[in-house]
Order: sequence, then structure tokens, then C-alpha cells
Amino acid sequence: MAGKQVQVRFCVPDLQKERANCSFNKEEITNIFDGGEHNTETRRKLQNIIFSDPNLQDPIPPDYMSHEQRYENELRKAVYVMKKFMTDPQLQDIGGGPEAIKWMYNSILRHAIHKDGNPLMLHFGMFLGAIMGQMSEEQQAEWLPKAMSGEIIGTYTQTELGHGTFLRGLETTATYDPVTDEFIIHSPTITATKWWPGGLGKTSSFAVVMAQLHIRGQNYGPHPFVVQLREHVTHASRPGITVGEIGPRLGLNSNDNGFLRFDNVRIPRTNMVMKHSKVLKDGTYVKPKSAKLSYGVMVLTRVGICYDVCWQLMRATTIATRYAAVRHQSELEVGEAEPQIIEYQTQQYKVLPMIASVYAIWFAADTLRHTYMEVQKNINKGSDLDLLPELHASSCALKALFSTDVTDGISVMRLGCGGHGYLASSNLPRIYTSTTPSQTYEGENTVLWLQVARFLIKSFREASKGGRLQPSVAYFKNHQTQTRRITDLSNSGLVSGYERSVLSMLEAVAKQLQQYSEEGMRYEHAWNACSVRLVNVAKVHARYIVCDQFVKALAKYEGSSGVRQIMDQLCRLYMIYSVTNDQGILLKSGALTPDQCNLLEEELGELLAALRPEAVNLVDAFDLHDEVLDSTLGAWDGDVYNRLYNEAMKSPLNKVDVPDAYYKYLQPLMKSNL
Ligand SMILES: CCCCCCCCCCCCCCCCCCCC(=O)SCCNC(=O)CCNC(=O)[C@H](O)C(C)(C)COP(=O)(O)OP(=O)(O)OC[C@H]1O[C@@H](n2cnc3c(N)ncnc32)[C@H](O)[C@@H]1OP(=O)(O)O
Ligand SMILES: Cc1cc2nc3c(=O)[nH]c(=O)nc-3n(C[C@H](O)[C@H](O)[C@H](O)COP(=O)(O)OP(=O)(O)OC[C@H]3O[C@@H](n4cnc5c(N)ncnc54)[C@H](O)[C@@H]3O)c2cc1C
Repeated sequence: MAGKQVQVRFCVPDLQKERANCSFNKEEITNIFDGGEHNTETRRKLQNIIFSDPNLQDPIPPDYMSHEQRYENELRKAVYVMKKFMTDPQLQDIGGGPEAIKWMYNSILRHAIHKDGNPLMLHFGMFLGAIMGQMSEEQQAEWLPKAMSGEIIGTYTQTELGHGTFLRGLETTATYDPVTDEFIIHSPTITATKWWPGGLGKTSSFAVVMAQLHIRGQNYGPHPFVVQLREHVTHASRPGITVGEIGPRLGLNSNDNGFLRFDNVRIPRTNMVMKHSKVLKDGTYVKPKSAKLSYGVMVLTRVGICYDVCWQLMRATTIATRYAAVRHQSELEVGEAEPQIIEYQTQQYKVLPMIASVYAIWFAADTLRHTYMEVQKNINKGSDLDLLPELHASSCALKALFSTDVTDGISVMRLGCGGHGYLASSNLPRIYTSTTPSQTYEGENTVLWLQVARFLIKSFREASKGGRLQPSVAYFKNHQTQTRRITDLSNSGLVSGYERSVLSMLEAVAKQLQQYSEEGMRYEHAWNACSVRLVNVAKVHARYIVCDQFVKALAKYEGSSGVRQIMDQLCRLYMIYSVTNDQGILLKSGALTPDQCNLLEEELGELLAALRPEAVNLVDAFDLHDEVLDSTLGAWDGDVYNRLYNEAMKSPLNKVDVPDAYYKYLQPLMKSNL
């Protein structure tokens, strides 16, 4: 147990001092992020199993491996995990087998086993997600056992060379042939080539393929189909299939992201994924309740990404905070000992708001997950889909906001570790390169912001007509009666300040849209001409949601007073950090005055000072195992300098005193200049 470990494990004196006085129960916080005591126990049990298993160690640091070695090493571990989890009796109490694997890959532990991606990530994420969320019960009975057991490995292939964002523009076709009761899957152009899917290059034997459904010359839009790509046993690509890997990326280089082309590949009609839309044998198309239900796997993944980036921020803040408590530099007072860098207010301003952000993200992600589950329940019951626009808008808003905040936050954590933060052994570079693509995949963020804006403008118009509003925009109902200025600076006052700013921004942009329309501009062009403003208002609305959820989560919190108190401080810090960052917006909308901004900035300084003594304890409470951190700077013992030195010794260049390259290139140059 983390609490007990504190008593017995070695750590450097600086960290001992930090840990000596803790005002709250760390274990209670650990349980929050695990989703309950039982989950904490399960995670720790899994940790003990996987981190003591030599088969899950890397033979050399992955940074020194070739492209092929990295892929092979991660695939080896992923398959080992699957086999081990299928049979290990210790795992039976968490469902054993596939359930245990799913459990692990849906937790922070996946980042500990697979440090730079995992060839089976899309299999466990979107392929299984598509089977469970998009297939009929009959289809699930056929496909789920095969996918769970690893008999087939799949991925989700939607993006093409020519189109990622604009789904309706996909070019891959699935044409129904009623004579043979088959679909013909085809890539008519170079730009129709599927491009990017994880695990597609060399790993997957099957794929869910998004293709334009054509029946008797009519296009019914993009629909998902299951296609076999590789033969059983030999794994050779099947006739009509051209498949391979797309080459090195900024990060996640073990994922074998791939390309895929189809040359009139025939699949049975029943391989269309048919929970929502169907094609009958005679070619009749059965419409879904909403055309957007086939986008459901993306929505689920956007929810998952909110948690995933939160875990990345937990790792980065733990590393940077511990390092800030161990690192001494410069002078606060002339002639005095060099202080821990965490004593500098500017350093506190780097780490503490990011620690607070972890909580903010977690609570908002949890609410989003519940909305997702409610919508799923309604879909399964066949009841109305009223909440679908709310779910779409909130999942777009939070995925876009959190992927941006966390990527930026990780960058700040790296800078906060000075030069050592740039070393691969700090793990901050890899945490960064694994997180930044979340701003692009599963919906490029600008595009998602524009989806949110579309929802906001629609809701704003609805509000002015007194119409029904979705929960996240219920506050629009007051928009005509409210004055803009807020008078109290409490958390609820600041939340209200955000509400008023969103409304003020919406009013202005709606007016501009109207004006362009009156001047004869087509709506789509007017929209484009206002889109920078539209993205801005969507971002402020998203920040409002997160602040609001944080305050609401604490209002419901029933734990100890110590934890409650520290979370109140973190919530306050998050609110003031956000508002002061956005003060231009809040001032412009008239929600705040310059004097109020000054008061908030003063309070921000006081909060940083109040939270400073708790910083290390706060990140300890995330309870991240050293294997999860994988960092010379962030390990629990704080033995930073020995770790840095030992890692440097692993560089292959240090195997010999004088490398061959010297004799080949440098020596001739140096000799010729003698
Ligand atoms: C403690 C428990 C923890 C559990 C945690 C579990 C953690 C799991 C870990 C997760 C790991 C994450 C690792 C992820 C790896 C991911 C790999 C990446 C995979 C991919 O990238 S797959 C490809 C993704 N591609 C995209 O996202 C494409 C983006 N484009 C689109 O989504 C759409 O094309 C777009 C932009 C929405 C436009 O669609 P379009 O059809 O053109 O729609 P319109 O703009 O015309 O709008 C029409 C109308 O429809 C509404 N709409 C659109 N989409 C949806 C939707 N999905 N749902 C509901 N409604 C939707 C839209 O709002 C419009 O409505 P109107 O009423 O205004 O008309
Ligand atoms: C690491 C990684 C893993 C991935 N894994 C998968 C996977 O497993 N399966 C899969 O199918 N795909 C996958 N993708 C693809 C990913 O989903 C797409 O790259 C993403 O949806 C963005 O689409 P795009 O590349 O076409 O970008 P584009 O849409 O071409 O974006 C380029 C620029 O154009 C702008 N833009 C585009 N449309 C608009 C608009 N309407 N309004 C304003 N601006 C616009 C964007 O904001 C952006 O600045 C992956 C991508 C990455 C990076």
C-alpha cells in the first residue's frame, strides 16, 4: 500500500521532508482516481503481477532500438499479456482472461507496459468497441469471442489519404451485389487508400472499414463493414488487399499505423456492421434512428481520450513536482543555501495548476462517461435519442480542451525540469509525443471546436425562442435578462462569469452571422468568415463546463474533511488560474472589472503559497508506480543524479572509448590539419 510504503522505502532527504507532514489522507485521493477502493486494490495487484514479470521488461531501452525491434518488442509483450491473462489463476477474481486484459488496457497500466504505443491498442480500443457498440446481438455472438481470444486481431480503418475530417467525403465504396448477397469493397482512387489506422500495417488480420454504402446506384453514406485482410495462420495479405505500414511518426512508433487498398474485395452481406442500419438480402436499406449512430465508436473513443490524457498529465506532474522538490538552484537570498526550485513562485505556478487540472479533467470526464452510458442505455432500450447532441457536443468539447491543455501542460512540465527534462530518460519527451497526436486523432481539434460552436449557435437561437435546451447549455435560458457584471468572486460567481462571457460572445458572433446573411452571403460562407470567433466561444464554453463540473463534484463529495479541504483549494486554484488566463475575454464581455482581476491575481499567489507544502504529497497520492513513470527525474526515491548518470551509461556510444566513426571520419580530418 502506498501509505505504508512511505514509512519503509528509501528516499532522498528533500522528499523525506516533503512527505513528513501531509494534511490529508493520500489513500482516499488514490481511490478517487482509481474509481473506488476495490479498483485501487485490483490495480495494485495487477501491478505486482506485471512489474515482477521479467518477460514484460524491455531488453534494452526502446530509444536504442530500431523501428523493427520496437514493433517486435511491443508485439511480444502485448501477446504475452494476452496469453498470461487468459490463464493466470490470480486474475480470476477480476473476471480473468479478456475481462482482465480489457481492465488493464483501460487503465494507466497500459502506459507502463507499452511505453511508445502498442500494436494491439486499436484492437482493444476501437475494434472491440465497434463490435460491442455497433454490431447486432447475433453478430456479436459470432465476432466477440474470436476477437476477445485473439483468434482474430482487428483495427478501425476510417481515415483515407484524401479525407480524415470530412467523413462524408470518404471514397472507399461498399457496393451491394444482390445476386451473390455480397458487398464489393473497393478503393477507386489513390486518395481512397486507408491511411493511419493503428495496428493496420502488419498486425491486424481483420478491420472495421468505413465505406460509402451503394445499393442499386444510390449512395447511403459512410457505414462500417468487417473485412478480412490477412489469411488465418500464414497471415499473408488476402487477394485484392494491399496493406503495409506508413513509416516513422513523431511518436507512438510501435503502433504499425498502416495503409490499405481494396481491389474489388467481396465480403458476405452479413459482414456489414448492423446494429443501427441494415441491408436486407433483397437490397432494402433499413435506416437507423439517427444517421450519426454509426459514428458511435468515435464518440466512445473521445470519452476514453479524456481519461487517457489525464493519466499522461498525472505522470508528467508527478515527475516535474518531485524533481522540483529535489532540484536546488540559484539563490533566494544572497549567500544562503540554494533553495529547492519549488520555492520559486514561478515554479509553483508551473506545477500546481497542472495538478489541479488533473482533478478538473477527471471530474468532467466522469460526468461525460455517465452521459455516454445513459445514451447507450437509451439506444439499447430503443428509447429516444434526445441526449445525442449533448453527448456529441460535450465529447467534442472535452476531448479538444483536454488534449490541448494536457499537451501544453506536459510541455510546461518539461520546461520546468530545465535541461534534464529534454532527456529521453526523464520520459517527458515520450509522454509529450504520445499525447500531442490526441489533438489530431479522433477528430482534429479545430474541427471539433466548430462542431461545438454549431451546437452553441443552434442552442442560442433556441433559447431566444424559449425552446428546450440541452443540460450543458441550460444556462442560456437567462441570457436576455442577465446583466453581464458579476459581483461576487466565489467559485459559483466565477462560473457565472464564464456563462455571461459565452453568452456575450455568442451574441456578438450571431449578430455578425446575421449581418453577413443580410448582406447576401451564403450561410456556409458567413460561418467560415466567423469561424475564428466561433472556435473562441466554443473554447470558453468548454472551460465553463469543466469549472462547473469541478465545483459540482466537490459539492457532492462525502469523504474526509482533510481531503475535502485540499480539493477545495485545488478547485479554487483551477478556477482562478483559468479565469486569469482568460481575463481578456472576461473583461471584454464585462463580466469582470480590472480591480476584480487584480484581486484574483493576489489570491492566486496566496493559493500557490498555501498549496506549496502539499505539492509532493498531492502527486504521491496519484500513486503512480515507478514503472508507470519510467523517469530518472520522477522516481519515488528522488535519487535523480545517480539515475541520470546510470542511464547515460546505457548509451551504446559509451560501449567503447573511441568509436569506429572517429577512425572513419574525424581522424583523417584531424590528421590532415596537423
Ligand atoms: C475509470 C474508467 C476509465 C475508462 C477509461 C477508458 C480509457 C480508454 C483509453 C482510450 C485510449 C485512447 C487511445 C486512442 C487511440 C485512438 C486512435 C485514433 C483513431 C482515429 O482517429 S479513428 C478516426 C477518427 N476520425 C474522426 O474523428 C473524424 C472526424 N470527423 C467527424 O467526426 C465528422 O465528419 C464531423 C466533423 C463531425 C462532421 O460530420 P458530418 O457528417 O459532416 O456532419 P455535419 O457537420 O454535417 O453535422 C451534421 C449533424 O450531425 C451531428 N453530428 C456529427 N457527428 C455526430 C456524432 N458523432 N454524434 C451525434 N451527432 C453528430 C452534427 O452535430 C450535426 O447536427 P445538426 O443538428 O447541427 O445538424
Ligand atoms: C497517431 C494517429 C493515429 C491515428 N489512428 C487512426 C486510426 O486508428 N484509424 C483511423 O481511421 N484514423 C486514424 N488517424 C487519423 C486521424 O483520425 C485523422 O488524422 C484526423 O481525423 C484528422 O484528419 P486529417 O488528417 O484528414 O486532417 P485534415 O482534416 O486534413 O486537417 C488539416 C487541417 O485542416 C483543417 N480543417 C479540415 N477541415 C476543416 C473544416 N471543416 N473547417 C476548418 N478547418 C478544417 C484542420 O483544422 C487542420 O488544421 C490517426 C491519426 C494519428 C495522427
